[in-house]
Amino acid sequence: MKATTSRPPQPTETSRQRRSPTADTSGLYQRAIRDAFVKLDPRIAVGNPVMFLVWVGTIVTFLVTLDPNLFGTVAAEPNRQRVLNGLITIILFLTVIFANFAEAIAEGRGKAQADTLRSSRSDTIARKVLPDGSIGQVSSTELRKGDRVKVALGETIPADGEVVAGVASVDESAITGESAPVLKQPGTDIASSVTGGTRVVSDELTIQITADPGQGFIDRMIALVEGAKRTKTPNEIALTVFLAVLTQVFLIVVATLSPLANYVNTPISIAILVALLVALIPTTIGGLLSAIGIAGMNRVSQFNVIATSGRAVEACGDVNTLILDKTGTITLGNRLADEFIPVNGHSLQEVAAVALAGSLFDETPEGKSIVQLAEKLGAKLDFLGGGSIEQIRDRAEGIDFSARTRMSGTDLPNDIEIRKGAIDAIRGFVRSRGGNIPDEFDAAYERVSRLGGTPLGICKNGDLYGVIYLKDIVKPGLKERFDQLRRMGVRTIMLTGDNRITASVIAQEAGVDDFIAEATPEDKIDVIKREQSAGKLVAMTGDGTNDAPALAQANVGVAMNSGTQAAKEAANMVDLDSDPTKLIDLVAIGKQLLITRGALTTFSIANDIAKYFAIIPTIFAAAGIGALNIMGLKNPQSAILAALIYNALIIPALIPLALNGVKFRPLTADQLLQRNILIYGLGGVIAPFIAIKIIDVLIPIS
Ligand SMILES: Nc1ncnc2c1ncn2[C@@H]1O[C@H](COP(=O)(O)OP(=O)(O)OP(=O)(O)O)[C@@H](O)[C@H]1O
Ligand SMILES: [K+]
Ligand SMILES: [Mg+2]
Repeated sequence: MKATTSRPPQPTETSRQRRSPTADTSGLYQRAIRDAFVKLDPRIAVGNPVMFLVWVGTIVTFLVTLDPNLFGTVAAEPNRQRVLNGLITIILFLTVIFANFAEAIAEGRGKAQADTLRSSRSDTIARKVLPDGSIGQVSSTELRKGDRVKVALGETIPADGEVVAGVASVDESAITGESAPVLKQPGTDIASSVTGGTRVVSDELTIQITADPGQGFIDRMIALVEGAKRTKTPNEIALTVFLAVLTQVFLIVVATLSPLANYVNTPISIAILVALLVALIPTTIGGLLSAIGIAGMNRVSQFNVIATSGRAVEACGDVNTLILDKTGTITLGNRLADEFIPVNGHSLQEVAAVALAGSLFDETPEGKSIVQLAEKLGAKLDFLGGGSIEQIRDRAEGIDFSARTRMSGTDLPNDIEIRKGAIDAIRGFVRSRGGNIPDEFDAAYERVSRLGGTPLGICKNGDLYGVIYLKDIVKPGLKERFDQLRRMGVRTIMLTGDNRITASVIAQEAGVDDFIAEATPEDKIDVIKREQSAGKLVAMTGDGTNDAPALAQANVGVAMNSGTQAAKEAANMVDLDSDPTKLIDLVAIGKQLLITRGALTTFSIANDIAKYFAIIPTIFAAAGIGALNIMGLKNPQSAILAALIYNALIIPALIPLALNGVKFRPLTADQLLQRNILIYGLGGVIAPFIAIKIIDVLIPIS
């Protein structure tokens, strides 16, 4: 995408290089120029009330160019009138074209990216698993939700889905631009979701399709970057209404000017009235408003984030609180069992054996890693009455892990209940079975927690066996990024189902402002609701199925691309890099969008003051109110043309600013507001005085 911007996207000084697929930008300008004319179609033009009025004005001035006396006799020198009206017509027409071009070029950048994406997604032949278990060849467009397909080494995954069998690495560079392959395997959470259009680069996967044709991730991405589904955001609608009202006020002012002028015996020609109207209405922001919004969405995708609505992008600019889950978001999340710590006089072998028995049905990566470690230590299941693992499995029943109970385990004959899970959950279970918690248990889990690991308690009924150490690593570079969020006025809160000590160690290492430990999915929603009822705008970053409700509740929900399909569907943004600090860039983009819109609105309205002083005196100059001509412009005709030329040229001059956004610094909203009122308000008054004076001197009209 970099090639399409005159300067790289720059919301924050430390923002990292994004690697979204590069777009082909050749023909971008030709297409935008063509589209600028297509948008003259009144059915399209009417969508922008301010510019539509300019377009209507252009037609009116064109008519009085053909016949200056069309709306009543004014012309003392018809030919001189004709030339002036003709010049006004040309300038007004260019004003409309410039505004259309601004929108077209913003859309064009998205379209170029969409074309690149589309070329990465071609119809493939899929190997579908048929009801009788055999394999049939079908086109990828025939696949429906619930179908199962097999995808082997070198083949393209035909549609979005969840891995149900097999382990393989997948090259996701088609969507993320990241060339390192990602390991995919079935499981309850991360690493099982795959995206259509990506390629299997080792082994074979069986995939259950989760999206109907045309509804996949890449399809949605294309629709979004193309702007096909772009609807105006509430802020944008409010501003459009405000601008339309302002336009109406000026329309009335200009209309009442005519009888007034007649009264003082200086009739004003219709072309001059139109010119005055166009100069006064907020054409600068009216012409650039939609380009600013589209550019905001584009900027988000340049940061490798897919946003499903412009509203979410804007909301990012107002976020006060960021809630992050720990595992998989702040930490890398591939928690693997590293050590068994026995308590209660049990031997290492005994702990390993009970841990193995308690994980026989656990399909989570954590569970599988416990089985691996136990087998490595040579754990035997003799205490379960003999037989092979298969036979034991047949006699037993798996208790699945849930984020609510924070435990999992195995029930066996003779009322043997093996449980492993979060420390407080296991404590509660042991006590409920009449067991005791020895002090050495606390010492063991605290040691693991201080290392930032996740300790799991393991017990057989009321007998506590020990602690399983699940190792996890904090993603690098988080601290500086969270510092930056703090400077923007965003508070970060980490939420985790883990115990307090682990939570506080990880919270400290990552540099979040606050944390909540031992949280259930319900707690996650409650925390968000509590913040929201205190008037805060909340963003949530998460990856798991258990995060989905919270992602939906938050004002801005950002799902990690490594996360589950459920999380991605509940969120209104997906981060292809699975980077929890990406919100910094999103906040910057959102703020930049709001500031850019505010700055250009301020600038546009401030401009009118200067244009007013340029034009009004000239109109009444003949009536002997020449003292009003404080700008000392040459003559009425030159003054009007200078004001209109400035009014037209300021639109293309501001296109780069509208597309790239005004410079953003991590400051609070109030500081930014003050800064921008000073620059764009004051600058907006001064700039046109100077520019109009220069143009007046340059144009050869006497
Ligand atoms: N397979 C499992 N079997 C038993 N207990 C588990 C298992 N996986 C996790 N746990 C325990 O349940 C707790 C909650 O797990 P969960 O993955 O919901 O939240 P988390 O570890 O806080 O991650 P996150 O921060 O992403 O919410 C974990 O901290 C751990 O103590
Ligand atoms: K204007
Ligand atoms: Mg998680």
